[in-house]
Amino acid sequence: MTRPRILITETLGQEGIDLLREVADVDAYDLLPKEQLPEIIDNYDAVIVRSAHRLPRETLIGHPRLKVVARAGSGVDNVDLKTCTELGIAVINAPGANAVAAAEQAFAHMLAILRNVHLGDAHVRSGEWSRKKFLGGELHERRLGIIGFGKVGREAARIANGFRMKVYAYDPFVADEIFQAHNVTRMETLEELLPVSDILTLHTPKSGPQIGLDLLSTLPAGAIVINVARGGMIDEEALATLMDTGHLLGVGLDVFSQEPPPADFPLFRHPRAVLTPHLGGSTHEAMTGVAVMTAQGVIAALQGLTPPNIVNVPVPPLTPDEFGMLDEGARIVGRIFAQMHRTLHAPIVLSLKGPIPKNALPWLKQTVLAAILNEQLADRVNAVNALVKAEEQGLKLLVEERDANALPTLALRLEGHPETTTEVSLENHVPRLRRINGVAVDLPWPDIALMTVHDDAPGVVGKVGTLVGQYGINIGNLHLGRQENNHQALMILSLDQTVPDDLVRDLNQITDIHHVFVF
Ligand SMILES: NC(=O)c1ccc[n+]([C@@H]2O[C@H](COP(=O)([O-])OP(=O)(O)OC[C@H]3O[C@@H](n4cnc5c(N)ncnc54)[C@H](O)[C@@H]3O)[C@@H](O)[C@H]2O)c1
Ligand SMILES: O=C(O)CC[C@@H](O)C(=O)O
Repeated sequence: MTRPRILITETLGQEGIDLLREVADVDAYDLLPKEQLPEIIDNYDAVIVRSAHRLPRETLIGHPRLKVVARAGSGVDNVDLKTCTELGIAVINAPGANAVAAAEQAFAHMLAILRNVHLGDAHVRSGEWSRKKFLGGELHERRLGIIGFGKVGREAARIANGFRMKVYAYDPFVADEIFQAHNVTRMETLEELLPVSDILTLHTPKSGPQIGLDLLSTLPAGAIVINVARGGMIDEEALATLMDTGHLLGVGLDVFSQEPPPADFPLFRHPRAVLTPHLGGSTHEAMTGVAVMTAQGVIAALQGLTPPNIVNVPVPPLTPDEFGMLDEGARIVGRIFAQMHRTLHAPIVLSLKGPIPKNALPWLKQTVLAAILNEQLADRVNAVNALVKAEEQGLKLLVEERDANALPTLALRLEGHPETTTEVSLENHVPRLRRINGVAVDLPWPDIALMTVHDDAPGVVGKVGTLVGQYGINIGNLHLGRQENNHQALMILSLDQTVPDDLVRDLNQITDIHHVFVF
């Protein structure tokens, strides 16, 4: 197999590059000129960007080789997710890997403003020494208002508690217990939060609230506003206006509606606006964490796996063991079922037994659908685009949950046709085939399997064994089963080597054999 090619468009931590180079040929740029990305993207299996590049639809389409797009960071607002999902391109990010760095950056801005760090520094360098010009304020006892109580927002709360601030937060999508656990007072609306925020700090994705002059005017006089999340969500003109009037003491921005900001950026005129060039994730520690998490996700996605940091598949919060087991079981049951039923004219029923967590269902459904459709379509199908492809095919997958106390089992059948059931159980970390096309079997599922459906007559097993031996292929295990209704039998062989096409052709020439399947 040829090694995949990976393009890195902006500086990535060396630890991540080293991991990628173990499995792929990597072209790494400190900053690829923006106009070059669309020209060269066609040559790569995976592309890793940070914040300087955008990946809109027109850059993503028409590159069959491209399988993975990664954002080395948390926000994926510069990637067209919908297009990636439609094309089966896995989108990877590094959630949380730079959350501490971003939260600390917010506090760097707060302290710089409150203690005049940047102004004092310039003052001393100019040869002056006046202390009364730079009387500051303390974080201690000040009220911090956090918008967006996710990974960065919670880190900010932890730091604020250390400074003994009073912490308030607004995030309608987070449970009460999380606020309580962080010693934070929950606010129900922005209208409630802003008037009690001596310092307001924003930590939502770009899809979060837009905050304009009206709302900002409700901040207490002398307030400070910090944005290290995404540019333009807090109206920059409005911030400058409130600095002009003296309503705000300071503004700290790490992100801008246009990066870099234009020469006439309104806050340039205010010395108490502390502005940094999108440095929130730029610490050695965060760069390493982001690079490693991104590289691991890209490598797994290139191998067709579903890493926990894939953005466009609803990965459930399971342990790696639980996840791996269900993932393997879902792929096996889908693949076998689809091979047995090439035309799927009725809805398919996915029947679940045992302790399979509810929050795993959306992902499980997508993984099973992908395994089925992969056997049928020439296009790339994976858990990313399985729903889109299933809809295109008019394929319906119904889910039924049965005995929760049974062994964990995944089964597929055509609705109304129990004789089509393929079932895989997942006990003891080994997927076992329990039923195939309605016939009870019991074998640990091998990496390579050959199955024949033949007349239930003497001599067939011997003929198959001899032929497989003539091809120099070792049989690890052999399993027989009977289809009582039509006097047919099936035989499944676990093999030590892959099955050549010629062997399949020769097996098909044995008169008693009706079908040969290779898994
Ligand atoms: N400056 C940087 O270099 C830097 C570094 C890291 C993260 N970031 C940015 O910081 C932001 C937060 O990152 P994160 O990792 O904490 O993300 P996250 O997904 O963990 O948390 C975001 C939170 O915002 C909440 N939210 C969404 N819409 C909201 C709304 N309308 N009102 C209130 N809350 C809302 C969500 O419920 C979630 O809890 C993102 O925009 C990310 O891109 C910037
Ligand atoms: O350092 C970067 O690339 C920016 C990171 C940040 O914007 C993120 O979303 O994680």
